[in-house]
Amino acid sequence: MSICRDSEALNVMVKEALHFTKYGKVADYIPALSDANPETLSLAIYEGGSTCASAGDTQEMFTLQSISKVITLALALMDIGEEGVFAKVGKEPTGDPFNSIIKLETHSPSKPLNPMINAGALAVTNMIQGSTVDEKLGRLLSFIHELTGNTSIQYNEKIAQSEYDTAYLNRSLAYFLKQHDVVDGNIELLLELYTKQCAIEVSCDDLAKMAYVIANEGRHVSSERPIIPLHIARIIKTFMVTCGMYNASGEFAIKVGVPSKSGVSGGIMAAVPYGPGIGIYGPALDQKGNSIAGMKLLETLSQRYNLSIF
Ligand SMILES: NC(=O)CC[C@H](N)C(=O)O
Repeated sequence: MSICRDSEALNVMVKEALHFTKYGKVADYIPALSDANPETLSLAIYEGGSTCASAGDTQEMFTLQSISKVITLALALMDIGEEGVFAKVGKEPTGDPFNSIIKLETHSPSKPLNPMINAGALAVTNMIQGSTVDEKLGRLLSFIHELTGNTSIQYNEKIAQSEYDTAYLNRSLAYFLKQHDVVDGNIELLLELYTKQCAIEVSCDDLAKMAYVIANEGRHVSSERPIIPLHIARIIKTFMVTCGMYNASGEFAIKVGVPSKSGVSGGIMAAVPYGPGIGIYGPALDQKGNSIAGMKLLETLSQRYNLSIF
């Protein structure tokens, strides 16, 4: 049965996964994120045409956080090409937490191992073309508007400011990278852009639509023209598999097997190649910073609909 024609079963799966929220905790190292309700879980699935939504409030807004790293990587690759991007950031998973600094010092040269950890994402954000923070952010937002078809998407000022005011670790990473010529320019402006990028607010519906484009060769169902070139869609899907769930990516590949990216707000964007785009929001996180009920839900979905790519 097509996943979208099975809405009763989807509702049951969401209800069952909801029980797992009690084992997780909302992120609070960004103070404004601690306001989220840990007991929610919502799911949207997009197969082209209209969204087939399941339980939960699929219109509830949350911030992209690390999910934005996938989008900025696509934009940077489109802006400056593979050679330029991978001169400054590697292609290998780390096995360390997303905000770890350790490998920057122990590896030589001091290049972040991949674009999905914070150090790598800061380097990628630094590559977005434009002469001011506003111009760069404007280009990123237009790209997201195109991917989702939703031109009302903006960033949440309160959450951006809250992260900017407390981003001591990300500041350390960025200054370290500047010392080693991985990033250039004004680091405070880079932090401003990065925290605004992470605070871009979407719904599950929007996530499912972005995932659909990534899953389907960079095209919308109706679009002749790719929004993301095919080879770039392939690169970002590969990073989603190898590094998308931080240092839980290996186990997730075994249990779920769908290219996915999570964020500490509790969002997960999952792209089933040549299949549906899936958006999940469940802010209670496990110890590695992934939505605890969201991961459980994806595991059930993958088993029931045979979604694993492996
Ligand atoms: N894992 C995440 O979602 C991290 C994003 C967050 N804005 C940070 O840099 O810490």
